[in-house]
Amino acid sequence: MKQIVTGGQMKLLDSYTIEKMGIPSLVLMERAALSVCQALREEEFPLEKVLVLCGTGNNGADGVAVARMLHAAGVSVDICILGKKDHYTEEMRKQVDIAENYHISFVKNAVPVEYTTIVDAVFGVGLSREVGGVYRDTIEALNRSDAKVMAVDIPSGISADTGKVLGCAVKADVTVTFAYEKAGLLFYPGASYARKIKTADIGIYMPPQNDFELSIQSCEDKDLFRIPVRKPDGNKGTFGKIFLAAGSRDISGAAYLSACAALRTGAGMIKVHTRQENRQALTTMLPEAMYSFYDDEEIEKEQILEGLAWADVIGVGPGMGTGQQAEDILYTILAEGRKPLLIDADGLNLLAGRMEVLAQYPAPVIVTPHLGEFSRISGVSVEEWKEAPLYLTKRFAHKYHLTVVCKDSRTVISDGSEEIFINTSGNSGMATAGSGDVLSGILMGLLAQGLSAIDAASLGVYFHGAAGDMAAAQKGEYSMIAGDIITQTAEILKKRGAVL
Ligand SMILES: NC(=O)C1=CN([C@@H]2O[C@H](COP(=O)(O)OP(=O)(O)OC[C@H]3O[C@@H](n4cnc5c(N)ncnc54)[C@H](O)[C@@H]3O)[C@@H](O)[C@H]2O)[C@@H](O)CC1
Ligand SMILES: Nc1ncnc2c1ncn2[C@@H]1O[C@H](COP(=O)(O)OP(=O)(O)O)[C@@H](O)[C@H]1O
Ligand SMILES: [K+]
Repeated sequence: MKQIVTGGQMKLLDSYTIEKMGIPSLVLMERAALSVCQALREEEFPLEKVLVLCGTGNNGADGVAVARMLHAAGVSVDICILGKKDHYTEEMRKQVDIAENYHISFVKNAVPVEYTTIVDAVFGVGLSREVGGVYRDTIEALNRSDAKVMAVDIPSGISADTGKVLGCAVKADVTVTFAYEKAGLLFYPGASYARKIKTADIGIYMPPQNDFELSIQSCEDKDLFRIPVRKPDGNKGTFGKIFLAAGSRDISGAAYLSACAALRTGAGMIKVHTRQENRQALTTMLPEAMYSFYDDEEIEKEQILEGLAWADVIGVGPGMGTGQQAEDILYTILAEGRKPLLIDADGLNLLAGRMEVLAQYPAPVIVTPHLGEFSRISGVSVEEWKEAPLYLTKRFAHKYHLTVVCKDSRTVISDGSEEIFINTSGNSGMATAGSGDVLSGILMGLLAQGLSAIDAASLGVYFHGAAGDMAAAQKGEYSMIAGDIITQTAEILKKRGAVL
């Protein structure tokens, strides 16, 4: 698990390290600049003629220190400072004084096309408003040049909290970020502007007790080893029984993908409750599942109650439609279910405006809305969510006591506690019909094998994206389809099994 921070949190950590731990600011800065110089070499930047573009804050001060180190190593380097001298921070003033002692070249109006490498040290985590004026003109000229661009801490113009472009932003080839990745480097479009991210340890201290409102985490490959170990003497019951209400008249694809993904993730048994018309298609495509069917007349409440009593995990929603029957099934489950419940897709659309009905549910609930569905059930518009994705997801999860998986190119997962997750696996090939159904199946499969709601959700989303990345490597982002993600879950679990 990787710790991620907001811009504000990073500033608090900087101050704590300097003021409470006593490491001088300039020492941190020296390490920051050294790590940038090292990355320039490692990434084989063309250092024939280097421009370091600096702002007046400490990001600019980092830049001046980088220029000094390059100069000392014999590189031809110019420093261009945007902004007024009287806005310099104390560190910036000091760095400029040192650079002047070394007789480094300062230029007033840099012409980006004249350089082979540009180091962007205009704004870091201190960016606080839209970029305009000379800053904007210079950044736009930089983006038009062919120079290779290294961003210091974060590409200037990107919000460290949301990844939004504030007016305009530097398009980097490599970003060296200090201590922890900033949330804005993970969310799009920030992630595209940062391109390759390298995280440098510069000696920042994380106090064991902090009063952050959010502790932001991001799963990594090694977290996949938290998927429960298979018990060698286990039976079908050991690995969990799932009751899934899914599909509607002649719509069986979502039910199939979800049920198949749950079984492929390792669940012991699944029973799908669906419309009579899907009998032939589903029993042919997935004979491994059990089924109960209903027709035009009624939803077969007895069968639902039987399924709920039998199951360890309950799922509702994929491809179910929003008609009266779907509503009756959902409300029967909400009234009678006693086990962890996952609600997806149409199940969520049916809940819009009535979320408070979930308050009485006696076991954990996971909801998996994409942003459109999230907007419908929360009343938060997509634009609003993009302004504060972490805060708004947490607030919603907390309000309704849910584990929320807010699906997007960077899915955010929260159970309302201070720990919140941003997912970084996956690719645009997953924007294909049915990949959300595969996710719901994976999450049910992990719940069935005993993971808590938040572990199943955070790990399952990463697992789903990792399988999607393997599917893209095989079939390409254009051609991969949801079934390919299921195939690759098997490959990942095979590797997990092999390590035991
Ligand atoms: N000692 C420290 O505090 C350390 C700071 N570090 C660096 O310092 C950076 C943070 O430094 P600062 O907090 O000084 O902030 P920045 O250097 O990111 O920028 C803040 C400055 O830019 C101005 N500004 C903000 N938005 C603007 C806009 N749209 N147009 C024009 N001016 C704008 C602010 O008024 C302020 O003067 C980090 O990103 C990192 O690069 C690192 O060297 C590690 C140590
Ligand atoms: N560009 C992307 N990068 C990473 N993951 C993506 C991207 N686009 C979609 N996804 C993932 O694919 C899934 C799509 O789910 P959903 O929108 O419910 O699709 P469907 O309803 O067609 O099954 C989500 O898990 C989402 O996070
Ligand atoms: K920068």
